[in-house]
Amino acid sequence: MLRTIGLMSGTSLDGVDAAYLETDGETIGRIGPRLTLPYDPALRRALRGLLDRADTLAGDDPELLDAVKRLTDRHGEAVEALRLDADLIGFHGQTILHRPPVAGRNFTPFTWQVGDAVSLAKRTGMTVAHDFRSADVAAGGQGAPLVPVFHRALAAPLPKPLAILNLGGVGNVTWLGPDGEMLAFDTGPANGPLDDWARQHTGKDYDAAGKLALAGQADGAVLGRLMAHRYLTAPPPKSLDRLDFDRALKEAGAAELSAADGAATLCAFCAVCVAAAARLFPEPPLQWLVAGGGRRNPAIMKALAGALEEPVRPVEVAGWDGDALEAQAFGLLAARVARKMPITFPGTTGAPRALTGGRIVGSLL
Ligand SMILES: Nc1ncnc2c1ncn2[C@@H]1O[C@H](COP(=O)(O)OP(=O)(O)OP(=O)(O)O)[C@@H](O)[C@H]1O
Ligand SMILES: CC(=O)N[C@H]1[C@@H]2OC[C@@H](O2)[C@@H](O)[C@@H]1O[C@H](C)C(=O)O
Repeated sequence: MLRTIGLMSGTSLDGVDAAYLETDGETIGRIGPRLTLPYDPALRRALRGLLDRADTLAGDDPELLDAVKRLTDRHGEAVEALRLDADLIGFHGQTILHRPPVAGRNFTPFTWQVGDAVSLAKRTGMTVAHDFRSADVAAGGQGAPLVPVFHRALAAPLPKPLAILNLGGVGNVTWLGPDGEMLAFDTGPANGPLDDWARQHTGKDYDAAGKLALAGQADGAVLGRLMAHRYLTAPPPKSLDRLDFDRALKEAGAAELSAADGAATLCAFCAVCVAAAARLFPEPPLQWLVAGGGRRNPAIMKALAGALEEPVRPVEVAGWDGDALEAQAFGLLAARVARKMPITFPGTTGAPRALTGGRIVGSLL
């Protein structure tokens, strides 16, 4: 078993999650502590600014370099705050742009995670695995989602078929079949547009406990227009950039809704996207286990319960920590990178075959 620390900075831009995990890349040993170090408002704003202009951003842009330094420092602080020795760090970095291949469209796919793996390795004295997505994209895959192989390891003892849903800025689902099959893809927007909406209408970073959404009604007309988006019925593989639905939301007239109705509509749309995802599964799951910050939003959980046929519950019912799964996943993925085991698969990213990926900084194990 390797002693790993996984680090994930998600699309919500709220902070870095760090988690300790012992794993051989295939199975899960001891699960250790986890923590989140939030980003200060200035770093959040800087990262959001980079996301907004990522299409035209140069690699040596001074604001980019400054934000990467601060982001990497915060990751170093997160490792130090765990106060544990590890053999290996899995460092995802921050996605600022994700342009995966789209069927029928001709462009050069690209995915961009920022973070300075060399300085993180120097600071911590540990070996760092990073750049988990680009080899998959170069080979024609989506470069996302990457967590399914971890979900499969974690869910090994549970009855199948099973659906594990992560509701971060973007939603992603892993369907696990009885014989180890994995089908995974991004479902649609989750908390991302809702956070933007809450910030605009309440000045808060998110709609805590779904208070705003629960005070409103989903707007049928706006929801109907959003439901016609072709992403929902497109067959997997598929994945999203954090900002991919912004235009569709504007065109559907979401901006004209009241603060409460807009929030309710965004929660309902998150659930509608998950229900659309379920129609793409080979067979219905026995249950849905929900991870990520969205499971703390009762408006989203209520909308999901209404939209899905099967029981929907937070991953805590399986004894897992729904705030830790992504960081833990990057610990397992780091172990797989170090051991040259595949990290992406035809059923997860649409890779042409099971593919290795990621890069290592520091001494190989
Ligand atoms: N108490 C709460 N009430 C409502 N929403 C919450 C609560 N706690 C967290 N959230 C939502 O969860 C979001 C953070 O979720 P999470 O940390 O899973 O996202 P992420 O890891 O950054 O994103 P991704 O998985 O897309 O990379 C917040 O931005 C907020 O919208
Ligand atoms: C490109 C990118 O960073 N995608 C994230 C994002 O956040 C959720 C969803 O979209 C998922 O596809 C992915 O993260 C997780 C960790 C993954 O790759 O499995």
